[in-house]
Amino acid sequence: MLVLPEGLALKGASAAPRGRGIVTARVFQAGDVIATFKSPSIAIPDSPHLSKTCSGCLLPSTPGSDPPSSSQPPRAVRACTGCRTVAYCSPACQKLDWTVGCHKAECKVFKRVRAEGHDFLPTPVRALVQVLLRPDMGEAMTEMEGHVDRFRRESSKLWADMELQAIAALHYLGREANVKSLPEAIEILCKSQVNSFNRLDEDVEQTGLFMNPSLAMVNHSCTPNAFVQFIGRQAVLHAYQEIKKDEEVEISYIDCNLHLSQRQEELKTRYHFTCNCPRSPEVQNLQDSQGPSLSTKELLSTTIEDIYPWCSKPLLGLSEPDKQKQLRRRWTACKPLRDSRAPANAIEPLPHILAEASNYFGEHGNFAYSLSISSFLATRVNPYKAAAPFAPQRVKGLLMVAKLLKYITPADLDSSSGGTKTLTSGKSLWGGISKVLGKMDQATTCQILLELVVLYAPAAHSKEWAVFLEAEGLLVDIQTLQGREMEEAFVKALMRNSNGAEERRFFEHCVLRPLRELSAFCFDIMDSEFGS
Ligand SMILES: C[S@@+](CC[C@H](N)C(=O)[O-])C[C@H]1O[C@@H](n2cnc3c(N)ncnc32)[C@H](O)[C@@H]1O
Repeated sequence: MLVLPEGLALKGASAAPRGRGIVTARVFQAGDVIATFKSPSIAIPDSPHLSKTCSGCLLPSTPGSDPPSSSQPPRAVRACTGCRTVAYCSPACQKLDWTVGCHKAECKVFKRVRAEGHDFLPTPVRALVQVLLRPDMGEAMTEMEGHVDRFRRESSKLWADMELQAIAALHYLGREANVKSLPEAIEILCKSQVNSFNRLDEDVEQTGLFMNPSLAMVNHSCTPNAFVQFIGRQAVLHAYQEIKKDEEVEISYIDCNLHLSQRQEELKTRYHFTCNCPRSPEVQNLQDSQGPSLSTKELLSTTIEDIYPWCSKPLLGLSEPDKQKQLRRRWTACKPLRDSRAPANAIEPLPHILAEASNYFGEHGNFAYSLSISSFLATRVNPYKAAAPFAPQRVKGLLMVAKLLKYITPADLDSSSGGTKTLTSGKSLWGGISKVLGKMDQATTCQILLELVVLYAPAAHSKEWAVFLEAEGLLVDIQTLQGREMEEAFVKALMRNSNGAEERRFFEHCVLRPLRELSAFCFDIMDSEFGS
C-alpha cells in the first residue's frame, strides 16, 4: 500500500482517464517544500558516469579534479573493491549505498558483468536489477501505471529493446528467463519508463534515475503548480505557486517551454497520453482568434517544428569549427523567432542557442559577449519562461551574470575578439559594452545578484544546492573588498525592503538598467559572429 507524506492524499482511480493523482490536505505557499520522498526509492547515477559519481550521495566528482565550487572541499571517488564498478567519495557513502541502496546484493551482479568483459550495466537494466533485488520496491511498484500493452503496440523497436534489457538483467542476476520472469521484468521496465525521473542538472554535471512509488502518483501539466528537485538520494517536491487545500499537485514531466508539437510527441512516446491541460491544442486554437494573426502563428509553428530537433542538440564534444558552423546554422534558422515580439524570445530553441553561444564565448575568454548574452537571457528570456522569481533556471541565470561581472576586467575587453567587430551602424560592439561597464559599479551589481541567488536558491532547490554554495562563497569574497561601506549598507537596505522607493531606484540603477543595456547588444553580437 502506498504511504503518502503528511499533507498529501491520493485521489482518483487507475481506471480514470488520468488515473490517480495527488491532492493537498492543506494550503502550500509559492516556494514551500510540499514533501520529501526518500524510501522506498531507486536512486542511481547514469551508467557512463559510474566511475565519476558517488553511488552513495550521487554527487559527481573526478579523482584529483578541482572542487565543484570554490566553497566546497575537493571530493574524490574510489571504486568499490568488490565489483570495481561503482564508486564512493567516503566510507559513509559506501555504507549508505550498501544499506539504503542495495549494493550489498548488486555487487555480485557487477562482478558477473565484469567477468564477461563489460564495464557497467545500462541505467534501465541496473534499475531493473535493483527492483528485482529489493522486495520493498517490487511490492510498492505493483501500484504503478506501466502502459505495457501500449508499449507493445506502439513501438516494436522499443519493445525489442526492453526484451533484451530484461534478458540481460535476469542473466546477470543468475535467474532463468522464462514465461513468468520475462514478462514480469518487462513490466517493471515499462513502469520505470513511465514513472522515473531524470536527475539531470547540467550545472553540477549530475545525471541519473530516481523512482519513488508515491512521487510517481503526481500527474503532469504543461502549466505545473509544482516542481521536483533532487538532494542526494531524495526528491523534494516544491510549490511554484500557492496551492489550495484539495487542489491537485501537478508537475511537468518534460520541459514545458517546448513547443506544443514537441511536448505532445514526448508525452506520447514515453508516457502514452495526450495532455488536455490549458495549453493543449484545443485551447490554443480558441486563443488563436484573440492573439497574433493566424499566419504569424502558423509560420512560427512550422519553423519550430522544423528546426527544434536539430537546433536543440548539445554542442558539447564538437570541434571548434563545427561548433561555429552549428551556431551559424542555428542562428539563421531562428530568424522568425527573433523577429517576433518579446515573449517569443523565450520559445525554444532560441534560448538554447543563446545559452550555447554564451558558453562558446566564455570558453574563448570573450567574457564581454558572454555577459551580454547572459544578461539578455536573465532579463528578456527567463522571466517569460518561468514567472516565479525562485524558478531554478532564473536563479542559475542570475549566478551566471554575477560570475561574469565578478571576473570581467577592462583587460578582458581589450583582448576580446569583440574589439574588432563593428556594427552596420559603424559603432563598435566592444565600445558599446565597455561604455555600459564603465558606468556600472560592477561589484555592487554582482553583490545584489548574488544576494538574490542566496535568497531564492533554497526555494528553487535547497541550501545544499551547488548554486547556493557557490553564490555564498562569492559573496564572502565581495564583502572582504575594502572601501565599500556605503554600497554594502545600500545593498543590505535593499535586501531588507525591496519595495521602498529609494531601494527600488537603487535596484533599477544598479541592476535593471545596466543589464538591459548589456542585453541590447545580444542580437548584434549573434549577427556579427554567426549571421549569414
Ligand atoms: C507517473 S504516472 C502518474 C500517476 C498515474 N495517474 C497513476 O494513476 O498511476 C503517469 C501516467 O499518468 C497519466 N497522466 C499523468 N498526467 C496526465 C495528464 N495530464 N493527462 C492524462 N494522463 C495523465 C498517464 O497515463 C501517464 O502515463
